[in-house]
Amino acid sequence: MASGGHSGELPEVLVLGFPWVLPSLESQFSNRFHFLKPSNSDLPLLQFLSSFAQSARALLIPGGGIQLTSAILDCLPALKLVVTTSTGLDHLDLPELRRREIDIAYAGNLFTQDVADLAVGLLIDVLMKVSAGDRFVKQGIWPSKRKFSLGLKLSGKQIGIVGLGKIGTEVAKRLEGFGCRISYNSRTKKPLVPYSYYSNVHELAANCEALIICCGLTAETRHMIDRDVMVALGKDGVIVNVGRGAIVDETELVRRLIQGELGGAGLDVFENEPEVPEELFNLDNVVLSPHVAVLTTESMVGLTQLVVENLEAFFSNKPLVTPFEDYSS
Ligand SMILES: O=CC(=O)O
Repeated sequence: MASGGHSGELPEVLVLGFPWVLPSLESQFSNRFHFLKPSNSDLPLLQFLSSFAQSARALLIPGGGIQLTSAILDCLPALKLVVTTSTGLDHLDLPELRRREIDIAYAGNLFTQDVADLAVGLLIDVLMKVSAGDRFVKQGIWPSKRKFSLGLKLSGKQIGIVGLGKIGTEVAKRLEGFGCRISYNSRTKKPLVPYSYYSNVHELAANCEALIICCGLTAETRHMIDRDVMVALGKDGVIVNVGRGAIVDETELVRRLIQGELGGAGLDVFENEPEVPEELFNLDNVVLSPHVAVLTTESMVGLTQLVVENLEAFFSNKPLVTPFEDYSS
């Protein structure tokens, strides 16, 4: 049976998404907030919202686990705050939220280091065949075959960063430490950055041996890494994606990897998660990871804290801790 009633005078927080991302939120903070969860009800979502969430002023979206449509927003007339736990905001309609004067709090900088670390990890894995070597040993192939195909050096590689925001900048710093030469593509040239700038991702690809995709998904970046960019990168080129799957034309990526028209790929994100093209499963030059770049124990502890701080700030009319303000992206 659905229950949307208030619990005493606690501020009400509607929760839509993947609550497992914040496992300790309810156990630790149900004395501070009343969490209203349609997932506990048998009612269809919109019916639940229209019946029980009319007074909800705050919405929490753990794990970016729902596309926040106008149909949902229409059921939430009192909504003034969306707290989402991700860095990427492609599940939110930013112009629509601004039009409705609904504020956004997000993960801000919380995951930057983890995502940059995984990007470099995936690149090293693809080039130096860590996962492929692991399979070679664990599947008992080593004694019979002995020969393992050659890897590639990371040191000295020309790396192109797509999106030199906070995550891209951290990836660049790490790769500088490995002796890589860095160039980048961004909406604008960064004034104080020593790396070569290409205003066009196609030209960046033509001048690099690997591309690391660190930007967010927007109408402009959807399928930005298309056939032409992959052709420019060349048949030995490597693509690492820690941004969003749909930034890459996945069908084209898979086709080129199977045909040997691309050197390899390290992917933490996919176009239709959790669906991953099975054709990639047997390719040793492809490393797959289930969108886990941000999922470290330490970051999740920080995230719970950040969510609570943002909710407390909102309910006591104080400035949000990590407001999202850059509506231009
Ligand atoms: O993908 C994870 C995030 O956007 O935080």
